[in-house]
Amino acid sequence: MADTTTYETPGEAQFGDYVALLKPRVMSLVVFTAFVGLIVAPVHLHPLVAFCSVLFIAIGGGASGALNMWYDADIDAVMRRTKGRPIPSGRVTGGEALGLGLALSGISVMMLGLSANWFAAGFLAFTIFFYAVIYTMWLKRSTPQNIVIGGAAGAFPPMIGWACATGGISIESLLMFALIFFWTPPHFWALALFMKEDYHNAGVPMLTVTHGRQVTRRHIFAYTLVLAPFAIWLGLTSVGGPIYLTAAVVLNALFIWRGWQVMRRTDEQSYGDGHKAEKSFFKLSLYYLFAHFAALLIQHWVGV
Ligand code: HEM
Ligand SMILES: CC(C)=CCC/C(C)=C/CC/C(C)=C/COP(=O)(O)OP(=O)(O)O
Repeated sequence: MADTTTYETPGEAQFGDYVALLKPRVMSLVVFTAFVGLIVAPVHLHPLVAFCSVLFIAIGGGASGALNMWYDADIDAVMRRTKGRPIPSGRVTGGEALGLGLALSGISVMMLGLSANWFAAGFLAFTIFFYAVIYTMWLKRSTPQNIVIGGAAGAFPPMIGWACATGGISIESLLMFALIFFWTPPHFWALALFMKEDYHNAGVPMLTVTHGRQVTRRHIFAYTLVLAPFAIWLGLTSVGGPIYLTAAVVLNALFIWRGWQVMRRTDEQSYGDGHKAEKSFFKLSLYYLFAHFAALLIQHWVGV
């Protein structure tokens, strides 16, 4: 919650600290999915309009990251993974992050409306609102289903990309949404398996904290099973084809198999080897999503 905690001695803010507020590493994959949604859509945009659209989605995504860091500064100050962030480390004030987040949100939405269309701009505004308010301010601190519902925010970007090109929604864009939506729980809970103490100390009701690791492991595996049909179904629509389908079948078989292995592990095994399988499953989740969207892109460009 913003911002009553005492943080470390303030240091000088550098440009990199303001960039860090935008969560650039996470947002790179978010923006890539938006880019693919825009490119595979059946309407061909002028390259300049396409470039501007992706740029403003990226700025909007970054803005939502800054709002998240503003509100979550108290939690971030407690967790090992996040205590070096610009606000808890005292280099940037909460007010600066809030100001940057609000300013970039306004600019990105307005500019997307002017350069693409107002439907896409409204969608971007809703996504920023969903991540900053629904997920960060409400769900994250109140329910172990926080990331299941909140994951919708991260799943909207390819739909925004598609909307930039077409001005609307389609079965293809809904399936891209479903792919990310059902991918988010295994992606995040794998991380939570080896960060449980952090969330516990910060009082965040992640599934690992409220229901334990074994329940979380079963949930991860269940979601890999739910996810696969949507990934394959996407390949049977107008944006799919043999390249995408081959990639999807291989990636989902691998994801299910590795999810099964994670589920079969005990806490003793996990602590015994430093959460090796859980860490590698988290890494695989990143490749999994990137590879699906890269396959869509290749499918689109090769066109077989
Ligand atoms: C509510 C949904 C999500 C939650 C709770 C979540 C949670 C997390 C967390 C806590 C991390 C570690 C971040 C760090 O230390 O910087 C992470 C890493 C990452 N996430 Fe997610 N994530 C979600 C959705 C997404 C989505 C939708 C994408 C992209 C489409 C994504 C892409 C990434 C990437 C690329 C990383 C690795 C960043 C790095 O290399 O440091 N995440 N995620
Ligand atoms: C275009 C647009 C507005 C995109 C938004 C995309 C979006 C919602 C991405 C979610 C990614 C993310 C880092 C969740 C982290 O959860 P957390 O905030 O609990 O993680 P933390 O503990 O690292 O802060």
